[in-house]
Amino acid sequence: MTTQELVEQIYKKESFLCIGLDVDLNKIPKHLLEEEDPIFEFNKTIIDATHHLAVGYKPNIAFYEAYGVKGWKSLEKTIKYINTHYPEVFTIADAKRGDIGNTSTMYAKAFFEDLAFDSITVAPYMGKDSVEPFLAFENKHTILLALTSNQGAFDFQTKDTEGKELYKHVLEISKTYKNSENLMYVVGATKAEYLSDIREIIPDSFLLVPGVGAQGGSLQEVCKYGLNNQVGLLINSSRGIIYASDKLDYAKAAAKKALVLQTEMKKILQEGK
Ligand SMILES: O=c1ccn([C@@H]2O[C@H](COP(=O)(O)O)[C@@H](O)[C@H]2O)c(=O)[nH]1
Repeated sequence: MTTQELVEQIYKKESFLCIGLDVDLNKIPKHLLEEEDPIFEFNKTIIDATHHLAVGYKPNIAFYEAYGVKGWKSLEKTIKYINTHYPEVFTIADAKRGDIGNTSTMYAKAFFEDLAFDSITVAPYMGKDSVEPFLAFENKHTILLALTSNQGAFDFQTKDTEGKELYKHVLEISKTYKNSENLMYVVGATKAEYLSDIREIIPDSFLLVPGVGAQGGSLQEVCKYGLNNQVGLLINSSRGIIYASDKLDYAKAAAKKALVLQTEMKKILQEGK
């Protein structure tokens, strides 16, 4: 999917919501455990109930790898289901990969070609030759971890390094990479106060913003400093939406939570016009 197509979807749905599909078998409704593939059944029902309110879905790959081959099959079925039934939706493999060049190429093939995701999250720590193999794929997006939502972000990312915080080096240096137009960045909603500095360095890039909901980040704060003239934000909520209920009504409850965020987003978009 091109960035332009993503922007069109945002205005069409009046939403920049991304729903995280972080499926934990201990948290989904018990009756689903009798199904042959509980993870896929759960995802399918959530997607069917929320696709009109969200522009993206983000399965976190750890939640599938944790269940071995079965989990990987559920992931494969989920991405195929989205791509077949809702091809307008932007898909993110939250895999946080990145390695020496030939290995990164294999990661990129796995997620962009075999699974056909639109994007993947990548750790910047190994530098240019670990990131550029992902950027080589046309109309695919590499979402670089810039300033993450967790407390540990302060261990390295905000440390002063040659006169500026390390995450600023990540933003500035990655802009010089080949095919850098395919870059997006992860910035945690819990780090909203950094967004005006971030926007000075990367005014036009899309940001994937996790941390609204269960981690306590504020949509309003993120939008105040993070919006750009193409919206430029994908706000992710996982647990806050998909685990709204553990009863039979779970999909309806998830849609209700998604609607609350989408309604706020719609208002923000209308105010920005
Ligand atoms: O900085 C980061 C990067 C990734 N994540 C991931 O996003 C979701 C957030 O889930 P919630 O349940 O909405 O808290 C999850 O998959 C994380 O691994 C992040 O939180 N922060």
